Amino acid sequence: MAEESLADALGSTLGADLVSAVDVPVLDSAAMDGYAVSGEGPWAVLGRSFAGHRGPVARLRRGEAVEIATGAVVPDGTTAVLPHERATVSSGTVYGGAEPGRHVRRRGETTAAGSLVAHRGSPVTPALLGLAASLGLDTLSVLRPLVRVLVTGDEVVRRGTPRPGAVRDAIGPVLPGLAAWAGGRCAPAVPVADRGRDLARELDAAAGSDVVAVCGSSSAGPADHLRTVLAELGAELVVDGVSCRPGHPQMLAVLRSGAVVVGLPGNPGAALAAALTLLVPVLSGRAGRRDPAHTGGRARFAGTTPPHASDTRLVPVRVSRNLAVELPGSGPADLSAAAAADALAVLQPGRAPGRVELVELPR
Ligand SMILES: Nc1nc2c(c(=O)[nH]1)N[C@H]1C(S)=C(S)[C@@H](COP(=O)(O)OP(=O)(O)OC[C@H]3O[C@@H](n4cnc5c(N)ncnc54)[C@H](O)[C@@H]3O)O[C@H]1N2
Ligand code: MOO
Repeated sequence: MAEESLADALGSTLGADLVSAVDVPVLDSAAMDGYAVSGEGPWAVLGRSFAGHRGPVARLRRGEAVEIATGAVVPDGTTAVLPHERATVSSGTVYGGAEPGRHVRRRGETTAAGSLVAHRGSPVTPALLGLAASLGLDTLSVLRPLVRVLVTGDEVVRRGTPRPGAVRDAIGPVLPGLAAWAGGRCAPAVPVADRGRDLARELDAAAGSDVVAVCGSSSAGPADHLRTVLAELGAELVVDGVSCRPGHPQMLAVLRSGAVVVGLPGNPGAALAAALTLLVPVLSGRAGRRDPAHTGGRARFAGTTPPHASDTRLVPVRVSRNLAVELPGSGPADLSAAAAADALAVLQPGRAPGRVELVELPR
């Protein structure tokens, strides 16, 4: 848990119940521009009271009034505020009908000191920041798990048009948005060469974070060192492949430090599927909030991709009313469909897809 300024806390998760230490308003105040009055009218107007300034009198007696602005503290003895629209003024006297108690915000009426205003686990939204400020807070105790991103591959470049044989990193740019959506945040991605000892060094350096996302190196090739290195580091392999297309080589392990390593396949479409399957649930769980990808939404599948014989298939779809319409361009290395999709439709193995589960994508 960390203490973050209100300016920084947006998108994090409340790490502790938010309990007001103060009454809001802190004193009885006017809820309308008009006249603070005492008792029955007419009332003699004693002066003006502006929000943030001391008024002309501390106490009103029956038959007295002060002109008052919304938000200004009402003098003791105020029985109502008479709005300008309902008041007539003549020669320093105000006339009108003021219902007792009307348009006065009583001390603590909005929020009483000691009241619970937001639960631990609530997402820190713009409105929650305003609420915290209204209670006089400058910082919040928040959860925001940190993801270190390691991008493996000698062929992977991070800027410009790749030369022949090279490929532009298309996974690193996906992860910060996914992590933020799940209540976490990514440190800037670190490139790692296809050498076991380089990967071991970077994994070790990242072991103090909550989660490490390793992009690529998840498969069985000569340059795929992740499994070997995890074994050398004494990590516990919890998920070693998922029966899912794309994304089957994905994995999840726990380092001795407790950091969770999520192995994302190198093909970007597969990495996205794996990030939704493993990274987002781990992060939202660590942040103490709901998994935004797995909300239980369902729709009727409208597409031509057949189910896989033995694995679950994840197909990018645009969801319209009750229909999940398959989008073109969804190979494991292709993000065109996913870029336009609302969700991935879950096609169960060997079964004609009817109403299917949806794995949501951030929009
Ligand atoms: N013998 C087998 N080979 C492969 C299998 C298998 O089961 N047995 N699975 C295939 C599948 S499916 C995938 S997905 C990939 C996973 O490979 P890795 O995670 O080991 O990743 P790499 O081999 O490094 O790269 C695969 C592919 O993706 C490109 N790549 C890598 N990183 C990035 C990146 N950050 N941005 C864009 N593209 C990236 C890389 O150049 C390769 O083309 O393994 C299959 N092979
Ligand atoms: O993870 Mo691979 O197809 O599953 O690209």
